[in-house]
Amino acid sequence: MRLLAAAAIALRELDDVLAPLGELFASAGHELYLVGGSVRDAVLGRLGNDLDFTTDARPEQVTRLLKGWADAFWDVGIEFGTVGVRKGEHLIEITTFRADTYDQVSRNPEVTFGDTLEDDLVRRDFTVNAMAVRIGPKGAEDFCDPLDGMSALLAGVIDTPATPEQSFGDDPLRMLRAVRFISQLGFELAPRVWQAITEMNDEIERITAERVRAELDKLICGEHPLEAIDAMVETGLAEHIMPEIPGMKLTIDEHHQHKDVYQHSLTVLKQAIDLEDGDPDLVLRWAALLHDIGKPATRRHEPGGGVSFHHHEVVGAKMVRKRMRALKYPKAVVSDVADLVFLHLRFHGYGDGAWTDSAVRRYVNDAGHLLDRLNKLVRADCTTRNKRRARRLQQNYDNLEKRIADLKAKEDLEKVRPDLDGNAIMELLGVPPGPIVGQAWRYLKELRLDRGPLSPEEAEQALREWWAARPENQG
Ligand SMILES: Nc1ncnc2c1ncn2[C@@H]1O[C@H](COP(=O)(O)OP(=O)(O)OP(=O)(O)O)[C@@H](O)[C@H]1O
Repeated sequence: MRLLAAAAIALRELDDVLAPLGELFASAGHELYLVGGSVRDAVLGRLGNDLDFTTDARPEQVTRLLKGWADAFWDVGIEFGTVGVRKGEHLIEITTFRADTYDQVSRNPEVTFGDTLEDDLVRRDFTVNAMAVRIGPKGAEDFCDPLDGMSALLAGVIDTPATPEQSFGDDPLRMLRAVRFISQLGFELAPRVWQAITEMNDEIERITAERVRAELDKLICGEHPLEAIDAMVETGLAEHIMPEIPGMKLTIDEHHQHKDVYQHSLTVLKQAIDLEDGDPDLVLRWAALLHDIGKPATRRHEPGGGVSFHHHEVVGAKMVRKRMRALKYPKAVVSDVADLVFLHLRFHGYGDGAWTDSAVRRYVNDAGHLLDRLNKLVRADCTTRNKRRARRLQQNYDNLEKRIADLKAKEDLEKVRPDLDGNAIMELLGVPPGPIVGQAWRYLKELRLDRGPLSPEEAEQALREWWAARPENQG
């Protein structure tokens, strides 16, 4: 069993933290187990610094045991039976055996504790998350797997300890967790799990937006988000979480390149992921998946027989704002994703490669801090099978990025400001603070975007001409 061997090696490397912890609990007469995602990830060779444990000791006893040993300590989860500590680089959470469901936030703040490890494991969400390793004075000592999570792990299957209907009835969030593990682990749902989600997906509406969002974040940032999104759509779960995603299935794109806008969006998501520099980029991934959600609502059949989606970027950005706000995403994430959706057609507005200095300045200025992501999004948004067209678009992207780099070498493209500030404008025109100053400022900024940096004399001259041409200053 190679996987188990991998786990044994991973755990041996943790001996210097596991053994002293095991010693502490054993000498106080308590059991301690590494459990849940930590055991699963150790077997898969992907264990990080977060370690989850379970114990028969009550939270106050755990607190007493750990206080002198840990480098830092927090007890925000204590009413749910969890005590958290940091030891060196490890973030450790120790939870007392559970004898109720894990639906902590929305329905069940009263936690009841269990007496045995088995009580705890059988209440966990999936069998792959219900394995434990007994920790004693020598570190990892024994592997406990009463629900045969190892077979499910080896087969790559997400299944529930009890029947899925019972499990999802206790905590409907588990339906979304199941799909999120497809993304993180590349596993499949057991047929009975798939079936149960198909039948009970509307129950997810009982769950708070915060819990849903936490799972969605992990889903979209996993290694296999396309498969997970597809499972969410095909089981009907997406209809209750983000109906805009299945909504894209109804609409064929204008070039008839794809079965539907939904398939195109999944491809764009995949291509955007391929362009990431390192860590998963939540904002880029959402923007790639949602960039065309305005299409179904804006589809028009044109008299000549074609289809158009005018202003779908405007409608799409609005839809993104509404949905992501409802899911309680932080303001900055909502506005970044919506802005990218709004800007995703900017690139095409400039025709085939005719990037004037003014067009480059405007593109960079409008993208602001999203420039790098916008470049990736527009590059990813090319899914044509017409090789010549794809090559031409590719050259156009390369050309744009080169033009941006060239112009950046000459001007401070990041912070395009008018060549005169508010004070200089007031002095020159002899006006007090007021709306006129704002109008003059915007005029000069437009001029700056069109023509690049102006000398002070040129800027003053331009401002005087603008002022003289105003109706109230004529005659
Ligand atoms: N809603 C739930 N129902 C039942 N068990 C749960 C539930 N949420 C968490 N668990 C249990 O607690 C463990 C830790 O949960 P957590 O959400 O941190 O996921 P994880 O498996 O550790 O994955 P990750 O660390 O990638 O989020 C799970 O492995 C599972 O055993």
